[in-house]
Amino acid sequence: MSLPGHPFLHQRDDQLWLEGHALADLARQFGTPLYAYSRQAMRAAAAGYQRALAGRPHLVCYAMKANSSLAVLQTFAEAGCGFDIVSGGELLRVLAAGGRADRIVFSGVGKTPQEMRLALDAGVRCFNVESEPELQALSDVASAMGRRAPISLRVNPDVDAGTHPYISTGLKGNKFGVAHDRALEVYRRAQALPGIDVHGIDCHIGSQITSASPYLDALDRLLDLVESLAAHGIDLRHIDLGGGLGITYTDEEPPSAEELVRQMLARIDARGHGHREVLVEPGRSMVGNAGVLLTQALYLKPGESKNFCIVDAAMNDLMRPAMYQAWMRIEPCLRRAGPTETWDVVGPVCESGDWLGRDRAFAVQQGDYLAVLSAGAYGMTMASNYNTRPRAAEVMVDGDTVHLIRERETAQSLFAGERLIG
Ligand SMILES: Cc1ncc(COP(=O)(O)O)c(C=O)c1O
Ligand SMILES: N[C@@H](CCCC[NH3+])C(=O)O
Repeated sequence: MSLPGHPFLHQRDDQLWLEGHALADLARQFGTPLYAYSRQAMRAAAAGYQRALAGRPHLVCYAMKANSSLAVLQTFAEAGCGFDIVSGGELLRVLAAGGRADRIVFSGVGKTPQEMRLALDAGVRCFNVESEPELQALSDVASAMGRRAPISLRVNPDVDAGTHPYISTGLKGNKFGVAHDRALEVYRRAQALPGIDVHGIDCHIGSQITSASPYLDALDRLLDLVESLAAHGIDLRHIDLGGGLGITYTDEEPPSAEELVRQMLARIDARGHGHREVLVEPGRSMVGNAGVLLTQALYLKPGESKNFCIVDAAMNDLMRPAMYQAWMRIEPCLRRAGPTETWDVVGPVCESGDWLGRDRAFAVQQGDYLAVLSAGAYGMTMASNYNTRPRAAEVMVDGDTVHLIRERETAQSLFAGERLIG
């Protein structure tokens, strides 16, 4: 039986299985902490977006900040996806994974001139420009190279996506995008700049959004602008709807990608914009529930007010609980019979904020393996080396095969670039 919201994760014979692989076996074979991903889950996620957009010009630009491991990027490149990037480093990763530059959109509020040159040289599809000074800087860089940079303006629609304040991005008080009220003027300025070619418009209102309504509100505001721009002779080729669709961590029931995109396309068509190319930038919904973080219970420490299950994964491996108080489901890889107790699942890092889950009920013994679910997005990409902890290894299962896609770091490699003085 698959777990709700996790079509590629099954509970069978008291064990958890990813595609056909027992998670406990993966943990034993490759060691812990270990990220394990399902390639079929990623392919299915890409196919969902592509099906919804089929029959019209479109591009699914996977927001690689969610998970930028080369084999993950390779999987999406092979599925025909483009990429949403936010740094020169991400650009180099896409190219190393075999992704096409002409399918890349470059977002982010602080692109440096060096990153702009790199992206222009590579031939990215579009720069999603987030401010007026950035527009000027991009025009200057492109002109100096004898080029024109293709751009879209990221418009801040001032819509509340109803998500965690740290991951809301489409409100006036957020640092992202050009204010809706200024957009028309900024587009007119962009038209006049020598190094700029106006291509489209984009918006991205936040992350882990679980209903369609904020998307439709933002889309309406975007289409109002597209229409005013057309009235001023600026005819945009594409509309980029951003990303942000949520996944099931606990009991959320977000619309499927297909359902969400269909609703948005219906609005686009109804307002007479069906001829324009549609781009989307999903991250979490492409990879979140394709991955788990496997960890081993090192020590059990029952206490007066709390029981601690100390595991070998920590906040440096998975930041989301410590950073956003995010609730992530934790399950034993092999379910034990017997009484359950309530545990705080904590890591070895020297911070009280170093926990993966609080007040979780299960039966566990020292040495058991646990799986933190929904860890495919914003897990490995946000991992750090705090406490000089090497980052975890990663495996990708694909049918019968298990690929080791990233080796565990060694502690020595972490300080290899440092120098003693004198
Ligand atoms: C510009 C942009 N596009 C796409 C995404 C992907 O968001 P999500 O992972 O929530 O789909 C983000 C991150 O929130 C973003 O900042
Ligand atoms: N890192 C966040 C999402 C950030 C989205 C990036 N714009 C999370 O784990 O939920």
